[in-house]
Amino acid sequence: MRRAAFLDRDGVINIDHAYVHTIEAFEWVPGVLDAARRLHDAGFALVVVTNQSGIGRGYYDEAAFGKLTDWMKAEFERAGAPLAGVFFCPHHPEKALPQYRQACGCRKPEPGMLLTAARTLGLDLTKSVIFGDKPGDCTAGARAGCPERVLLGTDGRAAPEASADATQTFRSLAEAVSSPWFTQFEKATR
Ligand SMILES: O=P(O)(O)OC[C@@H](O)[C@H]1O[C@@H](OP(=O)(O)O)[C@@H](O)[C@@H](O)[C@@H]1O
Ligand SMILES: [Mg+2]
Ligand SMILES: [Zn+2]
Repeated sequence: MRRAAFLDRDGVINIDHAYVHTIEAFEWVPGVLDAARRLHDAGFALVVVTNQSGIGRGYYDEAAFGKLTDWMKAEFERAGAPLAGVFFCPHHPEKALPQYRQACGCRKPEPGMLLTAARTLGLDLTKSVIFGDKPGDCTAGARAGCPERVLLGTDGRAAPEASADATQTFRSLAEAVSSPWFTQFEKATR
């Protein structure tokens, strides 16, 4: 079973301009594609797990999300860092249109997206890591059984304060994968 690097999208891969849903509004966080290639080269399956309550709220639809995702996947591929999967939660417990309004098991901090990814892609969660910019991303990782949950600064800004479920903090994905921590974790989970 492969080990995975779960990547949050908004704030980690692209600047979180709030509910980004077009290619025009999609601005890469500096260094993220090189960092993703490094993870891929080390043998981690790259899996995006993203809360997309903008769909449930009616700001954009699944087709728009799909179009942006296809483009994003092609860019990762072109950078030598193909994504093994992209999982999204369109729900919100209160602020969504009726068909999307539910307390689901997939909206982070719930672990549903990670568990589905593990089942469908054959991932070893006990050797996996999640990189997110909100404490809830780390909680989802903890609930899924990932031993490392890395809290990054939103949009590559200053490293955040540690939070309960975070095991590491860095400013950005680029900084995380260049650190001694990553070298050690990568070796330990081979
Ligand atoms: O960071 P990921 O999981 O990839 O995606 C988060 C986004 O879907 C949006 O999630 C919203 O939170 P609510 O879903 O409204 O609580 C806000 O944080 C927005 O700024 C953000 O763009
Ligand atoms: Mg985020
Ligand atoms: Zn959901």
